[in-house]
Amino acid sequence: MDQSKEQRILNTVSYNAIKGNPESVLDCIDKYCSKSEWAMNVGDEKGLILDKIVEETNPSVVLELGTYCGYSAIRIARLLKPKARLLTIEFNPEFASIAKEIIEIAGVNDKVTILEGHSEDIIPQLKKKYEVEKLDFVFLDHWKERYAPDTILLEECGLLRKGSVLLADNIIYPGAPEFIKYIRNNKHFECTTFLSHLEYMKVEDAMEKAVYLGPE
Ligand SMILES: Cn1ncc2cc([C@H](O)c3cccc(CNC(=O)c4cc(-c5ccc(F)cc5)cc(O)c4O)c3)ccc21
Ligand SMILES: [Mg+2]
Repeated sequence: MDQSKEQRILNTVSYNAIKGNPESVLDCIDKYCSKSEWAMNVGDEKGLILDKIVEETNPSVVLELGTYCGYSAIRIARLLKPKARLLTIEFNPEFASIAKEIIEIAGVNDKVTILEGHSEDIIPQLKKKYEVEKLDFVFLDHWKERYAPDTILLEECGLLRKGSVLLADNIIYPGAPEFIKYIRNNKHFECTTFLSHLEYMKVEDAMEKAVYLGPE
């Protein structure tokens, strides 16, 4: 059976990237996906916005929803301080296994744990099973209709604290209208929109940053 696009991305990283060098893995994926096959990585343009917000937040515990090939997990993990860690949830076993290999090639596997399953099943386990107290940073990049329900679930599970930062990809394209409706009129969140473009395309897209203000 012929290979998947994600397998081809792993091949090009394995062949061309410098082992242990996260920047070279990111560049390799961006080159391949802009020249050969488009793929839904956050990409280099929105990636720079992600970098800045991660650096400003300097998080100790990060949750990512939607690992895919591990591009944004590597992007975030490479900026984390020594003891900090990133948990990333992926339900698709092929994506999870490819992401694991790409994350190892990047050399950030000591900071990253891939949790296999659906976000709605794993989020309620984070405190007891994965010893998470509070989340400092959450990157939402999974199914767009799950952004709002999973944000509510994070609150309900007591995983957000005053100042927790949520960053959501694709709020223009493909769009996450229910999430935007929920988060922007919500007095518990302070929102900012970062205009950019869809990865590797001239199409407009944006990311939404939402800072949790606390339960009161
Ligand atoms: C519940 N749960 N828990 C964990 C978990 C993990 C996943 C997977 O990682 C997964 C699989 C398929 C799709 C996504 C969402 N991503 C997108 O749909 C997307 C699309 C485009 C785009 C843009 C233009 C196009 F023409 C086509 C697609 C650009 C983007 O940046 C995207 O993020 C995520 C799914 C549900 C999950
Ligand atoms: Mg995305």
